[in-house]
Amino acid sequence: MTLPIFLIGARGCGKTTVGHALSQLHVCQFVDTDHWLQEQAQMTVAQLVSKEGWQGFRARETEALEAVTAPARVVATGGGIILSEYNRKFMREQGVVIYLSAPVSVLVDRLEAYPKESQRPTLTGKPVREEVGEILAGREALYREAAHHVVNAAQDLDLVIAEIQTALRLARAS
Ligand SMILES: Nc1ncnc2c1ncn2[C@@H]1O[C@H](COP(=O)(O)OP(=O)(O)O)[C@@H](O)[C@H]1O
Ligand SMILES: O=C(O)C1=C[C@@H](OP(=O)(O)O)[C@@H](O)[C@H](O)C1
Ligand SMILES: [Mg+2]
Repeated sequence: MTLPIFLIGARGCGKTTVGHALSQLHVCQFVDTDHWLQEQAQMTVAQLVSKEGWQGFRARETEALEAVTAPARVVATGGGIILSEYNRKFMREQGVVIYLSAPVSVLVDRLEAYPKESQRPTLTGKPVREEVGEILAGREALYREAAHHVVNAAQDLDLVIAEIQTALRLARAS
C-alpha cells in the first residue's frame, strides 16, 4: 500500500502545481483540498470566507482533508491547513508530509504574477508584500513540526519533483 503524500507550505510555494506534476509521474491520483471544498460548497474560497468567516472555511478544510485522504494519492493542501493541531497530527499519522519551503521574496513574486484572488482572499487586509512575510513568520514552525521532509520549493519545478522523489525513496526504504 502506498501512503498518501501531503504537500504543505505557504501560499504560492507550488503545492497545487507540484501535486499535479507528481501525480502524473507516480500514477497516483491528485487531489487538492481547496478544489474539493469549492466543488462541494459550489462557492469560491472568497465567497465562503465572506459568508462563513475564516472559522467556517477552516472547518470545511478539515472536512476536505479527511475526505480526500486515501492510499496512492497526492494531496495538495491549502497554506493554512497546519493551523489546526488536529490536521497536523492527522497528516503525520496518515501519510508522508512534505513541506515545500520558499523564501518570502519568491512567494511574493509568484503570488503577484498569479494572485488567483477568488481562492486567496486577503488574510490580514495588508498588501501581499507585507502579508506574506507576516503570515510565514507565524506559521514556519508549524510547517516544520508537521513535516517529515522539507524540500526547497524555490527551484525549478523539475528539481522540486526530483528532490521529493528522493525523499520518498528514503521514506520507503526506512
Ligand atoms: N517551482 C516553481 N517554479 C516557478 N514557478 C512555480 C513553481 N511552482 C509553482 N510555481 C508557480 O507559482 C504559482 C503558485 O503556484 P500554486 O501551485 O498555485 O501554489 P500553492 O498551491 O502552493 O498556493 C503558479 O503560477 C505556479 O505556476
Ligand atoms: O494560506 C492560507 O491560509 C490559505 C491558502 C490558500 O491555498 P493555497 O496555499 O493553495 O494558495 C487557500 O486555502 C485559502 O485562501 C487559505
Ligand atoms: Mg494551491
